[in-house]
Amino acid sequence: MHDFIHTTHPQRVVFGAGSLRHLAREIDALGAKKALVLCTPEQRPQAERVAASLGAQAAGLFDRAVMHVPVETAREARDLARRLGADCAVALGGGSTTGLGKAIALESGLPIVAIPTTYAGSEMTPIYGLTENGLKKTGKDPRVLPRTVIYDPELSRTLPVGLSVTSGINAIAHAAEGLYAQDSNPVMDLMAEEGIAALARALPAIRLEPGDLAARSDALYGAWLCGGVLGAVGMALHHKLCHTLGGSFNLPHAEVHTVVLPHALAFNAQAAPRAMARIARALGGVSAPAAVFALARDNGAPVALKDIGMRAADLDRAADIAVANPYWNPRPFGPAERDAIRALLQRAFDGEPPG
Ligand SMILES: NC(=O)C1=CN([C@@H]2O[C@H](COP(=O)(O)OP(=O)(O)OC[C@H]3O[C@@H](n4cnc5c(N)ncnc54)[C@H](OP(=O)(O)O)[C@@H]3O)[C@@H](O)[C@H]2O)C=CC1
Ligand SMILES: O=C(O)/C=C\C(=O)CC(=O)O
Repeated sequence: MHDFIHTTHPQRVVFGAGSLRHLAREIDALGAKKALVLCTPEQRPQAERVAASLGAQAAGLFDRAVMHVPVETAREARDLARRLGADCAVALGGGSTTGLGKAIALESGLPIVAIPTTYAGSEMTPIYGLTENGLKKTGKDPRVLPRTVIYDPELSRTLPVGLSVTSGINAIAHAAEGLYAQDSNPVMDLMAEEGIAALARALPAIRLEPGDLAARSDALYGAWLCGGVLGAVGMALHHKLCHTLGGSFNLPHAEVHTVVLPHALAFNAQAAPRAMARIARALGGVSAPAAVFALARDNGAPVALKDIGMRAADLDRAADIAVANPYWNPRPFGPAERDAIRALLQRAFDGEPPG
């Protein structure tokens, strides 16, 4: 028997190879006249081409997006937008650049057009993150939700294979946790399963041929669906562990998701059997944790925290932080489960298959 609440976010999605060409039209549709284009330093050449294509619709370019949105960077970008008279921002890049756009929108209310070039999914969520004095805080605010998202798979063809696989598994993690979220619903379940299946098809194909446009399109379609799930339902143990490891130990975002997901699913397996069955089916496997582990390993992604910068000496502290302030999870993980979480982290550290 169904019993749920679902909030639909007001967003426009333009999807398709070459859809970047519609950017000027989409800025017009927002009633905006001058866009500040945001990017990372490395993506500046691409962002310059985008700004040039906008002509007088481009107010300027800010190229200092970095992971986890330091407040100082957000302030600089916001000040620049004000000085230039920008009335919208175009975020061209991965979750870091989208996050910068969100930080601008949070205070200024400027509408954001997101053009994602990774599979992180931030463009579909009202979740923002800001880092101050080394501490990352996250929150939810409808103002930060990009008003328009342009998904152009052409742009992700240059995303290196390694990052494509880990970023794709970051997206899968959103959907996997969505399937056992406290506030999940049947529509999100459909999106989650379809999103996981699309990424499971796409990632091996991208590894074989990074420029395969059909596979890139499938991956971006999966990322859209998985991001939509994250935007609509709550996160659980897996995201908590990743935020702890990324936030307090500075581990790389997509890689940390890739290593931790099989272990978080194994921890939750008995408490969420229906979700596990759907994840396994979407991945074409028998066991959800084992299928995610195999997807990562077989496509050359890291499977051990020790290989992505974690120190063994920090595992105890990571377990303490994770259980001190737990998110809701189908199997509770407060201080009483500290030893089980510590054991989970040890397996992830060593790169063992999920228990
Ligand atoms: N609020 C939310 O809902 C969510 C937020 N996030 C946040 O987003 C951040 C992570 O996002 P993620 O996308 O993984 O990382 P980034 O946005 O940092 O992108 C990673 C790197 O990918 C490279 N890159 C991106 N696109 C391309 C491309 N098309 N071709 C070549 N290289 C490319 C860039 O590398 P280089 O610099 O070498 O060019 C970039 O620095 C984290 O801060 C995370 O917390 C993630 C998911 C959801
Ligand atoms: O940290 C944020 O910016 C907010 C959410 C996420 O990063 C989601 C994730 O862990 O991929």
